[in-house]
This record gives sequence, structure tokens and C-alpha cells, in this order.
Amino acid sequence: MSNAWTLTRGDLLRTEAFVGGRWVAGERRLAVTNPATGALIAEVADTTAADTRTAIDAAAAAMPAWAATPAKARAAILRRWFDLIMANQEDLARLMTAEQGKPLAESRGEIAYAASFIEWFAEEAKRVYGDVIPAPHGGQRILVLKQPVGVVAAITPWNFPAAMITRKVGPALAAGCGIVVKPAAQTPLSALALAVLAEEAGLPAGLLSIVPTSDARGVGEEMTGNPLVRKLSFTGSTEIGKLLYRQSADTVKKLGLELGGNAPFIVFDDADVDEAVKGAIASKYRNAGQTCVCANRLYVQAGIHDAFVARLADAVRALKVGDGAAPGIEVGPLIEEAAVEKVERHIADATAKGARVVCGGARSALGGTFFEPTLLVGVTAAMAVAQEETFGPLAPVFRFEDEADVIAQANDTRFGLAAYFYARDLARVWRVAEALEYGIVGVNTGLISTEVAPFGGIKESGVGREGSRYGIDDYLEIKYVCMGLNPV
Ligand SMILES: NC(=O)c1ccc[n+]([C@@H]2O[C@H](COP(=O)([O-])OP(=O)(O)OC[C@H]3O[C@@H](n4cnc5c(N)ncnc54)[C@H](O)[C@@H]3O)[C@@H](O)[C@H]2O)c1
Ligand SMILES: O=C[C@H](O)CS(=O)(=O)O
Repeated sequence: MSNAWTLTRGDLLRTEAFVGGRWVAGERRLAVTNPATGALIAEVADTTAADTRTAIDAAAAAMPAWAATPAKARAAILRRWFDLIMANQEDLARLMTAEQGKPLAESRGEIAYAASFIEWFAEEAKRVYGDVIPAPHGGQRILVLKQPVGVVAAITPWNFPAAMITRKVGPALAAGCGIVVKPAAQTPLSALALAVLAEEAGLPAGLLSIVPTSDARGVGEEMTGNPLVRKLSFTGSTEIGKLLYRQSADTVKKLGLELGGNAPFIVFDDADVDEAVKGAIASKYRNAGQTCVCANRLYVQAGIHDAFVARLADAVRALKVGDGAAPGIEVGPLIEEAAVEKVERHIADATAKGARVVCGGARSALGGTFFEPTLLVGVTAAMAVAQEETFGPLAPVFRFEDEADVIAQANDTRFGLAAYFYARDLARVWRVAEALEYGIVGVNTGLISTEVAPFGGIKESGVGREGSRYGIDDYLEIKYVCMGLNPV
């Protein structure tokens, strides 16, 4: 590892791929660099579609014994994995900050969040209940069984290199499935380290594979085309989600799609302004604005607009930008140059159409992919930020007059993942929470991420839910058994 850190457990920095229970070096290598410094961290095995096929075959072979394992025994292995992840939280956080760039405090938080899905689904594994239904005819028994869906393929993004993986692997293994994971090429190290600990926890060989690759298209085609794969779980952009949706049609796979967002963040006149500012900072600038549930549009009612903007500007200016490995850093680098260019494009488009920069607005003097936390006012629906997901540290503020108007504006998007609003009038809270067309609504809070709640979007933000007691359903098939008791 070529940056300043050392790991307590050096074996957590794995560069081989984990394929069908074997660590394989592969013929090609994939470079992993630190977005804060540009330094090479490691070169990992660059796997192929053939490796993915091998992993799928291994998962199919390992599944029957795993599905036949008593749920309590499966749960015990998942629990041991949870314990190992938490025992190695610091090393895993350092790896994550090195490859993804988020501040170390956020990485520690993500490791705990990622582990919580393993803990949660270890418990859910023991509660996969069926039904016995009163038969309409005598001499019959009607049963409903729930069985594992089959081999699962997962494709995950770079912005949450651990949590987006355990949010899929947890329920898959709990349900009795095997799973093959293709992490983002930018952040494979966290995924491989999780596999080291899964193996240590006693997960039987073949049930989990991690296939880093520079050939996302080829591996994706294997995952979506291989008939042994019965479910595809994807987290990433809506554009790629639609592509994978189409590719999965020929083998009629179950799909879990966690896609892009365009979250409105609405502040009504009766809001607690200080709390709203705290929520806006938490929602907008977490992971340098690179989360699917980041506030993407801030709507502020006319009566408190100026007071809110002034206090938000003070808070934005106070954010500490730098290498996430350094103490006290709150905003790290963006993942790559293209991400910075998108933020610049959104700012240029907005200011050209009349918006004003209150603070930030340009690349950081730190250079590289660091960008100044930015606040714009005078933003309108005619600007790109109104319809496109910025995925960077840019907060565009729209002024609004009345509730019906702002709900119409907030819902005027093809996305429907997360929305937030601050208000204290109880009738308004109910009206607005029910009127917003989103899978997730935060009321008087900017942070909604937890394993106990169903996470997912509507419209072009996706299909299905992850986490919560609902999250295991998509990894199960329902079988109806009609049992005649009068043998002919
Ligand atoms: N809804 C959610 O829970 C959620 C969570 C995180 C990120 N996201 C979204 O993801 C996007 C940012 O992440 P990203 O840049 O990694 O997204 P992305 O869609 O570019 O990549 C996501 C994953 O898909 C893979 N991929 C890319 N092209 C592929 C192809 N042709 N076939 C198969 N796989 C392919 C990538 O290698 C990566 O592993 C944003 O839109 C964000 O909103 C959504
Ligand atoms: O980027 C999307 C993730 O799902 C964010 S989180 O789960 O809300 O932390």
C-alpha cells in the first residue's frame, strides 16, 4: 500500500479476486488509486466474463447445501462475519478512505452501516416464515413455502464501497442464496477485504465471489445473460440500471434496482431554521455530495429565505476540505475528474441563466479533484441542476411562495428516491409527507440511512427495497403447495 498508512491487519489488503472460494491473481491487473493524492494504492486482479461464469457455477454448486443448512446455523456465520467487520472497523475504514476519498470519520460510519446489514439479516434469516392457509375443500392442505431465489449477481457503485455490497450480500446469504459481486473498478479493495472476513467467519466456499474488472460491460453481460443467475441486484446510475434491466429480460430475472436521485430539500416558513441548516449540511455535503440521497435542490419559502441562506452560507464556508485521511476533514475529493467537470457544468449553466454564487463555485486551491463546497441562490427550474443529479458539493437554492407550488416543483422530476422537508405544523407535515412522490421522505432530518428501514425509490430511481424486514423478500421465491390428503 503506497500511501502513508499501514493496516493493523495487512492481510485485509487483498489484490487477488475471490472466485468460487479461491483467491486468483488473474492475468491482467486493475490499478486502484487514491483520489486525494493520485497515488497508486494497489493493483488488483482484473477478472473476465469467464471468471464470472466460474463464480456463478461455484455459487450454484454451493447453494443446495447452504439452503439446506438450518437458518440458525446460517445466521451464526453471518453474526461471526458482523463481529469480524466491527473488530476490523479501523483498518476497513482506512482502506475505504484511501480508495474512495471520503473522510475517515465517514468511512468508519460506513463500515458500521455496512456491518449492520449483516447483523440485521443474520436475524432475519431465522424469520423467513411461510403460511398454512385454510383449504376451501376438505381433504386438502394449502401451504406457502419461501425458498431461496437462486444464484444472485450484484453490481455496486464506488460511492459506498462496503455498504452497497453488504446491503445485497446480507439478505442473499440469509435467504440461502449464493452471490457474485462486481464492485466498481475504482473501489474494489473494500469488497475484497469483506471477503477475507467472510471466509474467516466460516462462510462455505463458493457462496460469495468478488470479481473486480475493467470490463464492466462483459461481466455485466455474463451476469444478465447467464440463466443460472435468478436475480440481479444493481446499485448505480439510472442509465446503467435501464441497460441492465433490458439485458435481463431474455432470462426473466428478478431485479433489484437502486438508481439515481434528485432529492428536494424543502424548508417551510415554520421550520426550525438552525435545524434545517444542520440537516442541509448533513444531507448535501456527506461524501462530498456523492450520495444518491443527497439534497440536490433546496427549496426555501420566501419568509425565511434570507435568514436560512445567510446561516447556511456560514456553515458551508466553515466546512474543512482536504484529504479524508487527515484529522477534522469534512469534505474529501470527488472520485474523478469527470465528476468535477459535471459540478462545473452545473454551476456555469445556473449562473449563465441568472443564479448567483454565494460561496465556493470553483475548484479548490488544493488542486486535483477537490472542489469548494458551493452555495447558489436565484436558482430556477430552467437550470440543469433542477433536473440532473449533480453528485457533488453544490447546493442550489430555489425560493418559493406556497406549499402547493413547491410540492409540484419537488415532484417535477423523473426520479423518486429521497425527499426532505422541515416544518413544524402537524397538518402540513402529514400533507407534504403524503404528497411527495418519493420512496423515502425525511421530515425535520437530513439523514435517513438505517438498516431497519426499507430503502429504495420509485419512478426512475429504481425497483425494490433494501434493508428492513422487506429487504429479504426479493431474495426469496414463494411456492404454493396444494396437498391432497385422500390418496387416490
Ligand atoms: N439508489 C441507490 O441506493 C444508489 C446508491 C449509490 C449510488 N447510486 C447512483 O449511482 C450513480 C453513481 O455511481 P456510479 O458512477 O458508480 O454509477 P454507474 O452506474 O456508472 O456504475 C455503477 C456500477 O455499474 C457498473 N457498470 C457500468 N457500466 C456497466 C455496464 N455496461 N454493464 C454492467 N455494469 C456496468 C460500474 O462498473 C459500477 O460497478 C449515481 O447516479 C447515484 O445516484 C444510487
Ligand atoms: O448513495 C446512496 C446510498 O444508498 C447512500 S445511504 O445508503 O443513504 O448511505
